[in-house]
Amino acid sequence: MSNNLTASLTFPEGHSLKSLDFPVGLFINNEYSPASGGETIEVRAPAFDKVIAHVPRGTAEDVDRAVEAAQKAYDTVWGERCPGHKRGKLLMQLADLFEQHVEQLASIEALDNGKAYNIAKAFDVSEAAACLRYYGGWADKEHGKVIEVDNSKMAITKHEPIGVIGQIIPWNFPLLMFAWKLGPALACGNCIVIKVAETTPLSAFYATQLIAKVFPPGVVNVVTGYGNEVGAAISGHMKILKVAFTGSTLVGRTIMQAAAKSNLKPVTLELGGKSPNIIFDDADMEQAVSWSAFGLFFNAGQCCCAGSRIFVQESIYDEFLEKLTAKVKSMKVGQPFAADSFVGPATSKLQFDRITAHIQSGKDEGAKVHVGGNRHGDEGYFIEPTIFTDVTPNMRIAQEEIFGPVLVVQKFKDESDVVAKANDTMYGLAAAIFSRDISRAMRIANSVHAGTVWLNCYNQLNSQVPFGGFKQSGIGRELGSYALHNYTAVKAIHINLSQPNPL
Ligand SMILES: NC(=O)C1=CN([C@@H]2O[C@H](COP(=O)(O)OP(=O)(O)OC[C@H]3O[C@@H](n4cnc5c(N)ncnc54)[C@H](O)[C@@H]3O)[C@@H](O)[C@H]2O)C=CC1
Ligand code: BAL
Repeated sequence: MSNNLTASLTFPEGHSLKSLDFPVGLFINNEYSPASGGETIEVRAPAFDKVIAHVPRGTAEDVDRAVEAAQKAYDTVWGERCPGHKRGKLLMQLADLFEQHVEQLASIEALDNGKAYNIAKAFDVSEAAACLRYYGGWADKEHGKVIEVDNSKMAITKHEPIGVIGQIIPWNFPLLMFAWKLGPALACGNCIVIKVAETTPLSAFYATQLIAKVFPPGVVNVVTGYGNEVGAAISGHMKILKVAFTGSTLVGRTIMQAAAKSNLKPVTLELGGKSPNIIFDDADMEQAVSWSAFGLFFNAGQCCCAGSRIFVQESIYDEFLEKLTAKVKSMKVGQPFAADSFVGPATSKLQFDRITAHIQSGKDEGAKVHVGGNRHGDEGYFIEPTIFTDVTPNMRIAQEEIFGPVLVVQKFKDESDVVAKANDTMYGLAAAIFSRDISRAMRIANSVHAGTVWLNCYNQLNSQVPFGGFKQSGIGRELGSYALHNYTAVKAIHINLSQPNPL
């Protein structure tokens, strides 16, 4: 047990930052405090398997305290009391601060999550800033309509903030998911109680210092802790009026149940996937190979939209597989602070065990390990980039989300064959199609069950473009103007101009 509220990180020799100290207490009312139970959770660096910090193990009581702070801010300084243009300005200030602190934030992300520092800098932090800035732009543009019913009556709609919002995020893109949640909720005038993942809480804690420079106390509150404690307290809270979650389909279901059993709060869920990546025989081969490797091995396969099932048309299967194999073997698996690393470790021991269990199931069920299939090195939670072939659709590796550097490559005959195969999962998050024939690519795009379809590319996520799943991949959309609908309550006001009283 420890009540020390500071993280003191040291970075490997040769890195531009030597060390970093910052607060890690529960962030409530722009102040830091220990958990009410006084307990902490160990945070480990997955590339080195070392304890790097301790953060508070929050409780339901701490969530109550955070909700109270958020409600007070909502009733006094935020919501409709703070005009949209001012909320937008503050979001843009936070975006600027993220950019000014890119080195610190990316270094923390690399140590805490294990992803390559260079990628964290160029992608995670810069996209997080871009997302906050994008929603800063929306803050004074989200408004209702005038509805002219007839000459005697009109109505207006107002898009009001909802109030206190609960948010729960995972560990694969810790800072980026933080920004995806904060941006639209704050732009619309809500106050937030957010739980960051217990395995990767540090970049959000660093960011709280920046939040405290910009936002009034209570507008954003960060409570760390376990899912079945803090997460459950958020999703079942009677005064939290909406909950947004990113994570597993299993937990998404639990959150919906908790919301239904408490105050029927609306729920948005961004869940798992088993996304098909379809390569037709007329595709640009080099491009298809390169995007496909990126589509799965980016972030060590720990992406909800990872292209984990590749379907290759029979006539080009051998050539594609040979080129993909060479590409995958050329990717550097390594420490996050090495300049050329691309594939990092699994983010936790638990995730490492889950991935290796999936690899074992593939072997046991008779699939062929074409590349990899083992642990990489003996320090940290690295796994060799792995390709399975000779896979049948009923195998676990073809159906279940692995969330690691494990790819399944299968053949297909023609359009109808591949559409049936692509849609044969409970998920519907993303899909990609590689073809030079735009008519064919669009036919398939219209037929796959997926919330996002990429044509001749993969893993493109932009703040302006909505993202979310069909089927058991989720409910609602994040990003773009669509995300604003999650965070506003529409009020219709009827105005009588000359309509006579009916009695
Ligand atoms: N859609 C996505 O981006 C993600 C999907 N996943 C999928 O989930 C699998 C399991 O990973 P986990 O970390 O165990 O995911 P998870 O769904 O358990 O964790 C995500 C977040 O939910 C919280 N949580 C856990 N139990 C909860 C509960 N009962 N009530 C409220 N919140 C709760 C966690 O503390 C964390 O903050 C992965 O292998 C992957 O398939 C995981 C992370 C992100
Ligand atoms: N959860 C959104 C981004 C991703 O996991 O790919």
